[in-house]
Amino acid sequence: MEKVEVTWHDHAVTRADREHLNGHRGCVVWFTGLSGCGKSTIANLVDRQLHEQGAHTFLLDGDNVRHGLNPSTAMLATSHDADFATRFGLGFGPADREENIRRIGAVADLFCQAGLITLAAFVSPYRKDRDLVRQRLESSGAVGDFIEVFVDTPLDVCESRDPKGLYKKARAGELKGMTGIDDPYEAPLNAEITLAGGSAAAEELAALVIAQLKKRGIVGS
Ligand SMILES: Nc1ncnc2c1ncn2[C@@H]1O[C@H](COP(=O)(O)OS(=O)(=O)O)[C@@H](OP(=O)(O)O)[C@H]1O
Ligand SMILES: Nc1ncnc2c1ncn2[C@@H]1O[C@H](COP(=O)(O)OP(=O)(O)O)[C@@H](O)[C@H]1O
Repeated sequence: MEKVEVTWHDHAVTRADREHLNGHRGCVVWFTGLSGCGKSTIANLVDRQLHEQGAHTFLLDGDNVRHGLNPSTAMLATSHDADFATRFGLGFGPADREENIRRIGAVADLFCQAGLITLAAFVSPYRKDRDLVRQRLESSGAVGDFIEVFVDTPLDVCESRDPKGLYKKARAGELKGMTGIDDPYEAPLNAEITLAGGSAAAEELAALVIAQLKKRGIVGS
């Protein structure tokens, strides 16, 4: 294995300095759940509401991050050679999902250190990968920096919504490895927040998240 010499440097402006300027703590609010469960809708509502209250936030969202930070091999092949695109492009196999979440976890950690209320909305189906992000956040910061939000919407509800037609394709055998169909979703065992995404309006669920952020002292009441 190639030895790489890298050294950690402390920053002149600390996380505490940035949080003081922002007027609130940084944290990562991590939405997980099946495709179509409502992650993106709820996270956007929370983001908009916090932003309007003057909080410093950013939303990392599944499909969007896969256009930039974590593109597919086919996307990378439009600007890089085939070897490079194959090496760094990500799909939906288990190792690709692991690397997707690992990279996003590292970015979310940086945003948290920048004092931002970082919202992350990813299927993130494997418990081990989410737990690794939690560990990363808790070791670079503190317990409480990672708030896991399980958007617990039954598969049949997600499938009936099917905004992108992915479940239909998966049922027809045209899409392999669809979470909930032929790839597992491992529900959180101890999420800080669980939302009944199939039986309450997105606005109500967003309000529950904001209430928890207030209760945890991340934003003022
Ligand atoms: N096989 C398979 N399984 C699940 N989802 C799939 C798949 N293929 C494509 N998509 C679309 O990609 C979005 C999920 O991307 P993520 O980066 O959140 O996935 S993961 O966390 O790496 O599992 C997901 O977005 P959301 O519907 O917003 O969750 C889907 O639109
Ligand atoms: N609580 C809810 N009740 C009813 N429909 C919802 C709810 N949350 C989201 N939706 C709808 O379900 C679809 C999928 O939501 P989305 O936020 O894109 O899910 P995800 O990001 O988890 O894939 C969208 O059409 C959205 O309007």
